[in-house]
Amino acid sequence: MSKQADQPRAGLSQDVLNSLADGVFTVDRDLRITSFNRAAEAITGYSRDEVLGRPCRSIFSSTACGAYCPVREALASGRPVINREFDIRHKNGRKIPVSISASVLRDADGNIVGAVETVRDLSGIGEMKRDIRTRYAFEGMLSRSDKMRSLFDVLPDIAASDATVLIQGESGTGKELVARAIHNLSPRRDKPLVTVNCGALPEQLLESEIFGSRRGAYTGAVENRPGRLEMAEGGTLFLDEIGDLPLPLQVKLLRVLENREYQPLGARQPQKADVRFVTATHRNIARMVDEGSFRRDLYFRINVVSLCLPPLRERPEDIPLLIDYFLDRLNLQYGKKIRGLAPSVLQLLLDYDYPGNVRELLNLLEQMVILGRSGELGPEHLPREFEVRLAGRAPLARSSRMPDRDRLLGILQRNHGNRRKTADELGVDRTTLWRWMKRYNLLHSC
Ligand SMILES: Nc1ncnc2c1ncn2[C@@H]1O[C@H](COP(=O)(O)OP(=O)(O)OP(=O)(O)O)[C@@H](O)[C@H]1O
Repeated sequence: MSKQADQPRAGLSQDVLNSLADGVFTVDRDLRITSFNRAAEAITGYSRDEVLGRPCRSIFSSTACGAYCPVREALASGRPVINREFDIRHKNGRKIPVSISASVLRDADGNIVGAVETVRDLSGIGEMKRDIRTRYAFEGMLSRSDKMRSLFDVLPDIAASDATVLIQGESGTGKELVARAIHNLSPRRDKPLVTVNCGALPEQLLESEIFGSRRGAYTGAVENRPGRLEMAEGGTLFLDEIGDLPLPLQVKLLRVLENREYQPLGARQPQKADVRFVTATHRNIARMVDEGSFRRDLYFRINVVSLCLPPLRERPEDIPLLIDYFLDRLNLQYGKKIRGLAPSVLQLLLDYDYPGNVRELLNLLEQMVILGRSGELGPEHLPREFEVRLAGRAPLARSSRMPDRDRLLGILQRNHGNRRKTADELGVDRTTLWRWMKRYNLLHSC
């Protein structure tokens, strides 16, 4: 290879190139390699002498070669191509995941004379990620927060006991995942885990859904229908949104918890129930007891073991961990190669207060991944509603705690629906108040 080909152009000295941790090489307009730094030698297994003057395609045999070649794209458009993820082949045949960026090189007169490509080896990052994941993962949940980690620590013992559990926490904090973990860690793991959402059905339907019905129990009941309790026999019944259970059904459930037997609708004989109960609610159930909308005796029965999941805004250390985990999952799901978030977007997501908790973070990332292709997700990938939510974000929005629905409604009513006065009284800006009202479906009632 001629000495000339080894001269990096446009002021790139070989010493500077060799000092870089990323692989860097340059090509001329025919895509023949004109310089190759040490990191590129380490990543590809080829020495500089072996590659100089050869078409880069013959060295990299990458998934990027061909229509998606970043160098070709940069040469054609004159614009840089940033962080595209591909696999290249090491000289020994091993596949290596890399992130590639490319931009054109110009001579002193501004003419394009070739391109420079940087190659970052991602295989180490994969291992690091795996280590972090394993360290902070528990039964499909990820967390590095002390509160959550202490909860993970006690879950196996709680699961081993047959005690009834009440899981409390705002919507989207992972209550269902915890219920699942309790079942999976319990001696009942080979029997079914059956879920009932107590807020999803009107009272009568809910009653037959949980307790089942016998033929002739009501008009149209032409056959015996097993209830969820029966389906969960030997296993676990997860009563989600237990705070929404109507009072008459609370009495019925109390009897099951006390006597381990129940009566399906229209049945003459009680039926035995060998079921473990796990319950969850996002409501302040102790207050409901004080207000008389939830039976105190049932509360004591379900509250044998009580777990409380902190909202995401109280464990910001989980946000980057979850982002990373969800991005990998979403990349697989949508066949994308998103590497991460631009620092400005990450900062926004770290500062946000997540009224919808982990579910909201997941939904947000899903919308962004759908809009993106590869490389980093930037502000342009943020969905419009999120920008609207951020628009009025005052510094206090993060620290202010959302009141429960009844308290918010009470303050609004006292202020005759005046949002400015209500926001002032709560110490938040009007956008935060609007968001809370929207969440509680109060926008049209006040
Ligand atoms: N610690 C976590 N690690 C990974 N994923 C999580 C974690 N917490 C929650 N998620 C995910 O967030 C979403 C919401 O979780 P989940 O349904 O368990 O919340 P929830 O508290 O039961 O919500 P709701 O009260 O609205 O029913 C799910 O997709 C769940 O997989």
